[in-house]
Amino acid sequence: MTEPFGARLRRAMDERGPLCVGIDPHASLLAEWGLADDVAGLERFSRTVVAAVADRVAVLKPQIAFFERFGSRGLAVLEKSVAEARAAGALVVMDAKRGDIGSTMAAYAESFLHRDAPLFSDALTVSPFLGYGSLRPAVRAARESGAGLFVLALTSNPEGSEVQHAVRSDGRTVGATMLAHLAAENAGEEPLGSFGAVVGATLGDLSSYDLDIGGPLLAPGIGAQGAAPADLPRVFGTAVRNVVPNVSRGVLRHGPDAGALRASADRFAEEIRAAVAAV
Ligand SMILES: O=c1ccn([C@@H]2O[C@H](COP(=O)(O)O)[C@@H](O)[C@H]2O)c(=O)[nH]1
Repeated sequence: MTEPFGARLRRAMDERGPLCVGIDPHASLLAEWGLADDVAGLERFSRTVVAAVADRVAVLKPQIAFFERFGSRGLAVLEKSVAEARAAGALVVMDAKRGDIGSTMAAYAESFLHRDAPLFSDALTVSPFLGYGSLRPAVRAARESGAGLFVLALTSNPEGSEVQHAVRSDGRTVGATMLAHLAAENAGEEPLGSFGAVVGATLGDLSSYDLDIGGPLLAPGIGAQGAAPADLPRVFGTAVRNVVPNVSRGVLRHGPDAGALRASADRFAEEIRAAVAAV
């Protein structure tokens, strides 16, 4: 039986620090790296990032949209990058934000969470806005394969609040309801549950939310979106110890030199370590 994602993530965070580096091959970054906006450029970019940091960060998070742009050949590059990242010891969170109903959700789960799937990943981002219960097939698949989920709860973008801060008839916000579902999913799991939430590092003080869900909190928004490692304690309070801070463009803009990418990841990792240690 495979060790659950939450336990593997806890160990990786303890050994390597919690930083998650994104693999987001924006067209503008390909240009800045002197690469063509084609499949060869995509492959060079993605493999460079993996080679530079997969042996030192806990998590790599490819953003599937930037690979899908190139159709099946882009997805082939993604498959290779996932395999290389995992072989180097990083956990891979596939940022695909999948969300659908019933058998369609089950098919998405099969694509990313079944061990023999070409794009099998340690965890997958999913959208609960068709109702948390619609994610049940993904929860089941993750449990079966020892993978994890990161459920969008309080996203880093300003537009997210019109849905996520909306107050339900029971007085709870939609975001708080997602966090409560995840806390129930993780109940009794030690040292960390496998069902995480996406909670933006850009959101300011979140003390009105119960972030203690017994699972990880994936926190995008550091770097290009304006948040900094030093913000983490203010945003997350004591839950900061379960936070996986994501930086994509903030690291990637230092490429294509592998040493410069590594140095940038190391700087973010050190700033995060110092911020978390202060709590
Ligand atoms: O709430 C969310 C959920 C996901 N993301 C994704 O994270 C990265 C952030 O990239 P940066 O370059 O560090 O801004 C990107 O893939 C987003 O799709 C997010 O930003 N916010």
